[in-house]
Amino acid sequence: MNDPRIPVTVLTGFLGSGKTTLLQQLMQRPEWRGTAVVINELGETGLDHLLVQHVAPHVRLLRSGCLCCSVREDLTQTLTDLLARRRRHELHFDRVVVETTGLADPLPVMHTLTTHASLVRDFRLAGVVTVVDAFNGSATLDQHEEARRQVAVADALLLSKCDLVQPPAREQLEQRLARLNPSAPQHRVDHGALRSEHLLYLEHLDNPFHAPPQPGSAAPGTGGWLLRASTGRAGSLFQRAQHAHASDIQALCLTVDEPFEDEAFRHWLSLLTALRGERLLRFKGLVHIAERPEQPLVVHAAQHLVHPPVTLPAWPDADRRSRLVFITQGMEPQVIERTLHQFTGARAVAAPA
Ligand SMILES: Nc1nc2c(ncn2[C@@H]2O[C@H](COP(=O)(O)OP(=O)(O)OP(=O)(O)O)[C@@H](O)[C@H]2O)c(=O)[nH]1
Repeated sequence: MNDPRIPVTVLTGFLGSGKTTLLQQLMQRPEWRGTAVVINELGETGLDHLLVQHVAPHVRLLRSGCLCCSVREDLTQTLTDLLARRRRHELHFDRVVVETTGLADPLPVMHTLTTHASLVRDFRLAGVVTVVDAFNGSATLDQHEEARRQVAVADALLLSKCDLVQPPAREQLEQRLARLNPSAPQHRVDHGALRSEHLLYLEHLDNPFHAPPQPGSAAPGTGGWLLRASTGRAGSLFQRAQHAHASDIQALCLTVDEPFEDEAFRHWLSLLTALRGERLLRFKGLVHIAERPEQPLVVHAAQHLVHPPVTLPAWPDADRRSRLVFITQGMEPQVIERTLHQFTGARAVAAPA
């Protein structure tokens, strides 16, 4: 493809599906080194950029809300700033990946990238990659319009957490995804790792000749949405999609000064997810554990699923407080703060979300 503009790939997928895990893997590969990463997180206390910055030096965080609703100007500004720094030779990158929040509708982001006058001169939308979590995917598609839209607009679908489900459940989900988006190729991604031919394909998302053959697929999905965006279909969908989030979805960000006892913290989280998992869409935490003060624990949960916590070798920044982020639906934030205090003794401070 002979387009000198900088390709921008939109990486989307529902809360906790594995987007950041994929980014961390991609950024460690030499071919992806020249990538600037823009991460949009819900809530004031962004954590993903801290976890990605050691592998992606050009990482930017969009804090001010959900990319699809309120921070499109932020995205424009961030890309413009990145470009200015590239022109001054302060940064070197030849590709941008924008990771949306798990609740984002990618269409407004695509719309911004394909229509904003100051962006289209220098950037082009290379494609949309949607990660679907095989464990929670079916229930998530049932319950969340955002998840269905993320699948519907994808140029490629990546199925994560296949290790946590039996093949028949995975196949059922694959068939459902194919019905929602017949033209998008589907690939499995294991803890962020993709087979190398699929990696190559992701690198050239905007070039159909790189699409690996898809048995039974009508056509490579690549570029289709870009084309439709420019002919207006995405535009009209975009009009309908604005502010589509359910109003009872909330982000709660807590910081805790005192270290947690490892067992008490894990016990509290396992009870919270067991009893309130369907309302706890997402939890992520960078946790100061009393037993290992120099090595914070990274903890993820999505609905009822708590992932095995990972101990980091060191703190990613100078802040030693625990930072806990919750995305809930129809759940009183007091339940979280009260039970956290009851089970661990912690006094949490809420940051504005
Ligand atoms: N078992 C298993 N766990 C995975 C896989 N991929 C990701 N995870 C885990 O899923 C959890 C959430 O992953 P993230 O990459 O943070 O998900 P995300 O989509 O960036 O989350 P949000 O930004 O909150 O929407 C982490 O604990 C990952 O280690 C996988 O293929 N298998």
